[in-house]
Amino acid sequence: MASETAILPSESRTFFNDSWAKLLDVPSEFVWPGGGENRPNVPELEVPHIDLKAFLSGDPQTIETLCTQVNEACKKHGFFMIVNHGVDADLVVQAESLINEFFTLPMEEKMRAERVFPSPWGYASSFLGRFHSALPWKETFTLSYSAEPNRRSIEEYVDKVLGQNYKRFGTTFQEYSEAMSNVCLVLTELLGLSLGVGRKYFRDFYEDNESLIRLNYYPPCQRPDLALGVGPHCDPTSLTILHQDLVGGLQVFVDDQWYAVSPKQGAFVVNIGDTFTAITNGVYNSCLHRVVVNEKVVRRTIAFFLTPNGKKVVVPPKELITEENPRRYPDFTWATFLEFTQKHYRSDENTLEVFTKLVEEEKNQQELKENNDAI
Ligand SMILES: C=C1C[C@]23C[C@H]1CC[C@H]2[C@]1(C)CCC[C@@](C)(C(=O)O)[C@H]1[C@@H]3C(=O)O
Ligand SMILES: O=C(O)CCC(=O)C(=O)O
Ligand SMILES: [Fe+2]
Repeated sequence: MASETAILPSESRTFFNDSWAKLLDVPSEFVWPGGGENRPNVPELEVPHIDLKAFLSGDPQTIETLCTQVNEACKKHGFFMIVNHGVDADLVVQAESLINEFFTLPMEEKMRAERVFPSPWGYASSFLGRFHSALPWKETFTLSYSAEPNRRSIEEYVDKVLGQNYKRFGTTFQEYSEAMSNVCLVLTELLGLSLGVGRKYFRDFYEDNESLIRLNYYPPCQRPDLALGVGPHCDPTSLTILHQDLVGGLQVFVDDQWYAVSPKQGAFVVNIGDTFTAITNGVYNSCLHRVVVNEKVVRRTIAFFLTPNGKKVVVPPKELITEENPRRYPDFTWATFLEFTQKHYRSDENTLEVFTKLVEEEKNQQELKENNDAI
């Protein structure tokens, strides 16, 4: 589905200023293809629960077992859960309650942090002004995290756009993101070992990550068979660590069927993104997933998207480029891939393939030009 950038019809803007709950039906902009199916009742996806404390214990047998579990999951669907991750439970409770505090503010207050397209940061309500059909039934607030020492980019941004009254908001999501970045770096070591490339390759690549954190707010919807919180997509990013409240709604498409990944108190969901597919030369796969909504309650989630420093070139370790599995994706930077998803293409299940073709075409054009210039 190519992105459409037409500005919403003026009446749609009025719609967004209404409270979602008053809507007794779903405006056509929010109806997704394939609507009407019985979305919520799908089977549970069996995913391994990876104990990070056990991984950090260093016991070789434990590590080998965890690597086998991760390898199997990431080759099949790219989803697993992590438990005993060490993230302070109070910080998670605080972060989740702040989602409610922010998204229940009056629209004019939220619009003070409006996401100005094509920047990915800020508050957005169904991508006002970005797409005009198959709109997601959600509001989001996306923030940029930098692992650069002594940078407190989230606090700085929140202070700049929302001011001193939001200090707790800025500090909480700064600390939450730091905790997520640290968990991601542990995961990069586990993923490296599970692929037989050692702890360092991926860890070094993501050490100075510049990641995204996104607060998702999914209001109740009177027609959960027609609308979707997020449409079917693969995350273009590297790794996603998802905190979800206890409502449920995340679904993953495996073996031609939708499966639920239900919330588990104290656990985070982890999934592989397109950029990690590329850096593993397609050995691990990002997986199609979506979010279904419900008629009764708000659902709130926090997605931390690990993404590398935008200037670094995504190249798989040499061990993963073999005769049986030659290089599958071109060199690219995350900055280029992010721009592609923000300006040219609405992320779906084909984002990486379409982006790869574009990069290769541009490379061929460049080579042709250089050859002509050389004549
Ligand atoms: C780099 C990103 C683009 C999106 C936010 C992050 C990672 C996930 C992407 C997204 C959620 C995938 C589904 C479509 C999308 C447009 C959305 O529904 O929000 C995507 C995000 C985006 O482009 O803003
Ligand atoms: O909120 C969720 O459950 C998942 C959201 C998601 O997939 C995304 O934002 O990429
Ligand atoms: Fe996603």
